[in-house]
Amino acid sequence: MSVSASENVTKLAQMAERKILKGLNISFEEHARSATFACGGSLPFHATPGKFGATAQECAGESVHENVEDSAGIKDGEGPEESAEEGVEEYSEEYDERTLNAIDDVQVRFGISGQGYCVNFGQDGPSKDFKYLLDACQPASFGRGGEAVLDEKYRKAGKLDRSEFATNFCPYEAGIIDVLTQLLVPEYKYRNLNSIKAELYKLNIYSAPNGKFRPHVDTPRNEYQIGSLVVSLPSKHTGGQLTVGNSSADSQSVIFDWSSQDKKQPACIKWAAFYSDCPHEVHQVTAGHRVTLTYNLFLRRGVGHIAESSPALDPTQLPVYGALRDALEVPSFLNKGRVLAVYLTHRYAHTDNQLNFLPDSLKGADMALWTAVRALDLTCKLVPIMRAEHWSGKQTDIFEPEFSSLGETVTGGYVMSIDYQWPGWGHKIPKDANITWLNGKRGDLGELQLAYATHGNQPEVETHYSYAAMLILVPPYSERGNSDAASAEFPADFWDASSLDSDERLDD
Ligand SMILES: O=C(O)CCC(=O)C(=O)O
Ligand SMILES: [Fe+2]
Repeated sequence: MSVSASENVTKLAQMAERKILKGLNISFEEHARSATFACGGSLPFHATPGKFGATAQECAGESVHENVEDSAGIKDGEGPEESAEEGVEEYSEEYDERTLNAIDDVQVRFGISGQGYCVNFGQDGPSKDFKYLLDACQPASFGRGGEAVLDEKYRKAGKLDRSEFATNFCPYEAGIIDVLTQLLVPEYKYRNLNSIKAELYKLNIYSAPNGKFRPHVDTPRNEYQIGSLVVSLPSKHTGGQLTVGNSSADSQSVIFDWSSQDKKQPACIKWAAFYSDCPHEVHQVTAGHRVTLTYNLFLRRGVGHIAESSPALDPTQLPVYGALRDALEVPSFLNKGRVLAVYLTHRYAHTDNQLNFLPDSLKGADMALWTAVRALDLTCKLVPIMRAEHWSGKQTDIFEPEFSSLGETVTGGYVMSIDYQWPGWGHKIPKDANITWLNGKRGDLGELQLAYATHGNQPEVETHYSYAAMLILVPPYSERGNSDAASAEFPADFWDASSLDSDERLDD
């Protein structure tokens, strides 16, 4: 090949490579949010089936508790929570992370009271009572034009509604919901809904020769539903692949093939999850039975966003609730009414109002206090407090009535370069505000609130840190407990009239 011909080949190869990279970049950038439209995985069973859970025999009512030692030296019936030394929990070395992540055989219980069955799904597939589960299933319908339709050409499957069976399989315990929360929760759909609730929906069996569900999109139950989770229980079958397409990129799809192809691998639980708007299809099952549990996935508040809003928490059971309620009943406690101020004890990004999810994101003692205060119907507010230092050395605490972003002021514009001039941030805490501080601030919890250039004899950068605090309006003793006290507001001049006036600015 001549030099120029080989140069041409190199150039062509480079061009082709650039084109591929460009395509990849477009698909990454353009679809960064929608690229992960589906995900899935496998969950192994415990190496010794039934070691930590019930076995097929137990499930069928046969006792297997013979008090024999297994290979790890653990006697059957003795869990890691039982220990020779009272009050001390001992864990077998075998109880490592892999063991923690492995799951028990899955049991499905169904049937009428007193005559029910329990099918065990383990490494060897379903136990012998599986035929009763097949019998118990009803034909599965699907939604068409707002109606539930039975049409075997479109969907051929059996189903049990969630009211007709019970299972010990728990997607939270299995770690699936943690994965989905990190992978599928859309960042900005709702500000505070950062977690996933998986609601068991159906058990389905797609059986050969015609089991299938032709392409469709699931109908969300409400605006909080973001997707579906399908969990495949071990049961030999061929075909039945689940294809999930990306609603925002026609060409993209993912195939989840749970058919029993790899005979050398022990059977395990397989799962897939995808957004509600993804078109998907269950291909024809050509042999065996494909057994699934389906879950509807809803957004809800999760860790970091649940202060005062979790229905699972009873605020009156918090120790601080009782302490505060008892204090309020004492006539001499802040008798004339005061503002009780508490510096928060955890770090928050309180000077960034994009990241600042306060009060939802309060933690620990701060969350407990806020929740208790609100349950006691007291008016309270979170504010940033900053120590302002006069150039003469005089110090005063100032605050803003709302959280703002670093460098941005609520009362003015952006802080510009100044020369020994007060930058316009904050209100002086009024002397007559009757503030009682409950605690002192923790120096390490300050967040950079202001940074600005000063140019006196030599240019410098001044920095000021603020500390988040909770201000609680405690009504006078005579007004406590009546309904008006619950709606009491901070006096208007608490936030306004206390602004630093010009003769208090640092350049006076
Ligand atoms: O079984 C599956 O993989 C998906 C089932 C499905 O699409 C549905 O139940 O809506
Ligand atoms: Fe579906």
